[in-house]
Amino acid sequence: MTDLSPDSILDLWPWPALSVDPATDRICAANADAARLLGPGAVGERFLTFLDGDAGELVVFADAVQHYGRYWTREFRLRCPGEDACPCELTGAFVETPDGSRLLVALVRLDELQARQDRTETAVLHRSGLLEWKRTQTFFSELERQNQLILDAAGEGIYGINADGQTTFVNRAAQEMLGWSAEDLLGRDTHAIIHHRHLNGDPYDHRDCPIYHSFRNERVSRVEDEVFWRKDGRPIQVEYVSTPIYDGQVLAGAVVIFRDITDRKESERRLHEAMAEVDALRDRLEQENAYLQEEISSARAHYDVVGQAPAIQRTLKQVELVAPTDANVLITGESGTGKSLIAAAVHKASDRRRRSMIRLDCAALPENIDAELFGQIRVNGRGIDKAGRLELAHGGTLFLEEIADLPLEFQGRLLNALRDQTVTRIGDDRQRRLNLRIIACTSRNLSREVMAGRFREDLYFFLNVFPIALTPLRERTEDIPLLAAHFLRLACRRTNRAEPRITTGAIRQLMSYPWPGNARELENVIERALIVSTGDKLRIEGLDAALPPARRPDGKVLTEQEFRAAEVENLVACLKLTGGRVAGPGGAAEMLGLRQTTLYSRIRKFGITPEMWAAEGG
Ligand SMILES: Nc1ncnc2c1ncn2[C@@H]1O[C@H](COP(=O)(O)OP(=O)(O)OP(=O)(O)O)[C@@H](O)[C@H]1O
Repeated sequence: MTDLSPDSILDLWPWPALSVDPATDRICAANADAARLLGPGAVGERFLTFLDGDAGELVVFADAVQHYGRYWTREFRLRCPGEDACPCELTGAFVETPDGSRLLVALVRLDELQARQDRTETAVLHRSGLLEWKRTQTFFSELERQNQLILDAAGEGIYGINADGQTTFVNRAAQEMLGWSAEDLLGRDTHAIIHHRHLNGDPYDHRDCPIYHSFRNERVSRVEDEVFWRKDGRPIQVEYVSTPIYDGQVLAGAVVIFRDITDRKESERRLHEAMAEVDALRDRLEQENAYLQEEISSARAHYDVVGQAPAIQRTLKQVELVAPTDANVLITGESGTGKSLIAAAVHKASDRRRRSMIRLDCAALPENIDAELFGQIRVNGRGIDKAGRLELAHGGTLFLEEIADLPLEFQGRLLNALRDQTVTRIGDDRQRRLNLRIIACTSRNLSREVMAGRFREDLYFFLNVFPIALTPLRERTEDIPLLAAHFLRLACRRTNRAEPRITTGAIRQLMSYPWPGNARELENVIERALIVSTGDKLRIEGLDAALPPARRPDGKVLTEQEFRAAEVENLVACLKLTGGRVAGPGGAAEMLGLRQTTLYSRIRKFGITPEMWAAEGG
């Protein structure tokens, strides 16, 4: 059983408490807390000595306790030994004991109460703060998780950098494209890891970097053709947008969104190359086509070489021998002896036959010889891109007709291009590779042209690797009947006419004529005869009248100067006869057995003007 005397109750009381004899105001007992508060010698002392108040107030308090059974007051301050008086709350109750009535007083220091109150409030605040913080944390981590999910789902590489250029986040696509993991990059200088060099190996100063500018100078940068360096050392071509990001008003860094465009760039490059190639091919094909059309319509192109004369047979053997090699061929022979025909035969029998034989008539060059030979490119929006004859002949054969007529100033340049097998179009700085086989021909004595200083010796040697000299028709008269029949057949086929007979008389007539114009002249004579022949026999007319006097073989040897003068005289005489008409049947070209272009070029070269033949005529 617990002893429930007032003194023992005091001991159980969890606050400092006393029992006071109200009659004497003496402290009868004090529990341990009260003894600690008031000092060990408090029992027996007057209660008032520990209170900062007068006896009257204490009597009022005791009366109130008496009256209400229990009462409390905060009117007193407690005087504890060694301390300043402190505010306190006294709660009193009366009890009757065998020793008389006692006033039980519980003492509570208000500062202690306040401290408890504060602690309680702090605890409450702390508890609610913790909860709030937890809620916020959950919210943010959920937000972050969602953001991360979104970032990771993005196909573009995304990374963030702070204002010091250090990586703050990096999404999965970025890690996959770069080969660098988040651990490799987070908190480190991104520029130094992935953006430190240009593609050509030059260092990339971070101050020049558009990403750096976006978080230093608050600038959105869009870049299309830079590289990021992968962990394995390989560059990837990227396009990126770098945008400054703000924390409130403060620039906090930048976010970079990038895409790997290596494949795209590679496809673009290939496409570009393919387009350029297609352009070049189309260009070449168009020009080749135009050229061939021209050839077909202008030339009476048939490549069958007719003739049984030993000279022709020897020529055919030479053709057979040289065709499969890539050796340059120089064909010489009088006008109309079949130089073009033999050149075509060499090309046709060569491995280059699948490609064209491109002709350049040096006796009839246009004004812009350079562009014609080497091609040109569009400069400052003027002119057109055009391949020259050399380029057109790439992979095939270049046939240089009447090479002796090529002006001296072009001979060196042509030789260089042919020897180096490269060509640079006028206005261009790109060298284009060539693969050409050269066949040249001339009706002049080229070594004599070299001696006279009109033709470069080095070009002569370059061209004259394999010479083929054609024999004039007058020295192989046995071929005249064959050729006449051949030309007649062609002309009839062309004009869709029945083939008239060639009488022996006509053959005799043809064989006794000296043929200064050679096979071409024979061809023209046959064509004219076909026009004038109405019956089934071919009528050959006016052979002698068409014979130019200066070419008649009279055994006299002419000097070069005399020969030129005679040539001019002959041309003028011929023009006089035709009334200045060069082309067409009965024109000067036909009469002389020359191609029209050759004749026009000679008229120009010798400076023959209409006044000359008109004056001679008048
Ligand atoms: N042996 C031949 N067989 C068949 N046709 C020939 C023969 N020789 C020449 N011809 C024909 O004669 C014409 C003139 O020949 P080609 O144009 O080849 O002579 P060329 O020597 O090149 O003349 P030019 O020096 O005036 O350019 C052509 O129509 C050609 O086909």
